[in-house]
Amino acid sequence: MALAIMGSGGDAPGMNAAVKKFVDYLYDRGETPHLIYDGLEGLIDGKIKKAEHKDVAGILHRGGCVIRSSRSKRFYDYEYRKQAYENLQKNGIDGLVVLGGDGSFRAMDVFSKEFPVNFVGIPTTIDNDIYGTDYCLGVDTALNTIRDALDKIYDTASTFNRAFVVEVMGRECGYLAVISAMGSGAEVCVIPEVAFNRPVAEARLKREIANGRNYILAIVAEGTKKTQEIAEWIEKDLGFETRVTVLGHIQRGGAPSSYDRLMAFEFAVRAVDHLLESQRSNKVVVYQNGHFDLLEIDTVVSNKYQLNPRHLAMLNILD
Ligand SMILES: Nc1ncnc2c1ncn2[C@@H]1O[C@H](COP(=O)(O)OP(=O)(O)O)[C@@H](O)[C@H]1O
Ligand SMILES: O=P(O)(O)OC[C@H]1O[C@](O)(COP(=O)(O)O)[C@@H](O)[C@@H]1O
Repeated sequence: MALAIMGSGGDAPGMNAAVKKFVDYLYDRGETPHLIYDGLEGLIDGKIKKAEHKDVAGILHRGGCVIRSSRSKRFYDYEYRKQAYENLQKNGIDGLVVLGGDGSFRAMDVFSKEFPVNFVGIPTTIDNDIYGTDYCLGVDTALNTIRDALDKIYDTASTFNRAFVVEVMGRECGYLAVISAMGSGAEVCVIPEVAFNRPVAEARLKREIANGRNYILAIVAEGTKKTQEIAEWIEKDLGFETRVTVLGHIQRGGAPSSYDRLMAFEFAVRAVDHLLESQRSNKVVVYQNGHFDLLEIDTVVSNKYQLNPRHLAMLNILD
């Protein structure tokens, strides 16, 4: 069979490891891997080629995605989706693996309802916000990048009697913020899912300041758009000289962690195994409670990812 792989939407560390395993594993199984370059844009433009070993040599440890990715305005238009399907047909592609986030899976849901595409998704986003999976490819590396930055910020904050407000990524989801706040001992964490209880946080911090606290670390998820507001509050009402750091796209890059590489392999092998057995799959490989599974894409896109209540409860006992 001829299977193809592509990246779509926000890139995440571990994509290259997944692409490499996809190619190597298919050759081991005597099948033919193809690469689609430039994500959905490339699919529309027919940028599809048979993979050779040299295309994936030396990429495993690299961040980003050598076959690149894109966000595509054209894919919202039926005519371009039709063109994309015709390109798959022209190249004799029997199955498609998409490394993508929730947006890409919505795209694949629409696409696979319109055209008979044999498709498997691998959840790939540092936001870790895809329904049905506890883990998305890339989030472990992003958390390590944030941890490293916060450890460094802590050093300077505690030396200078200052407060730092650090904005982490997460368009609609506070996963990166919550896990990073717990791991760095932050005093404040503001996420899109929960209204920030400022009076309670203020009373607690004032008690701690009276008791000798000489720095504050606040983590704010970008999706809240409250970074400046929190900084002004700390400066004016809590009396700390305050600096803001927006970590931005450094969270998306870097060599994938060992865990992300391992999971890239696990996801890729399962995606290939499933496609080789299917005529018309439209599923996503997920990792739930320590087990891999395949979920219908319909289920994945029609439900919203919820943060683990255990992690949310931790927000009430930050100190
Ligand atoms: N409802 C939809 N119909 C068609 N294409 C869509 C739809 N939703 C998303 N897409 C496509 O998927 C791409 C990736 O989605 P996006 O949300 O940007 O990234 P991610 O997959 O990382 O969440 C979009 O740029 C668009 O081309
Ligand atoms: O790089 P862009 O296009 O500005 O996108 C930024 C967004 O992409 C992300 O890094 C990852 O989100 P997705 O993987 O869902 O695309 C978000 O955290 C962030 O809001």
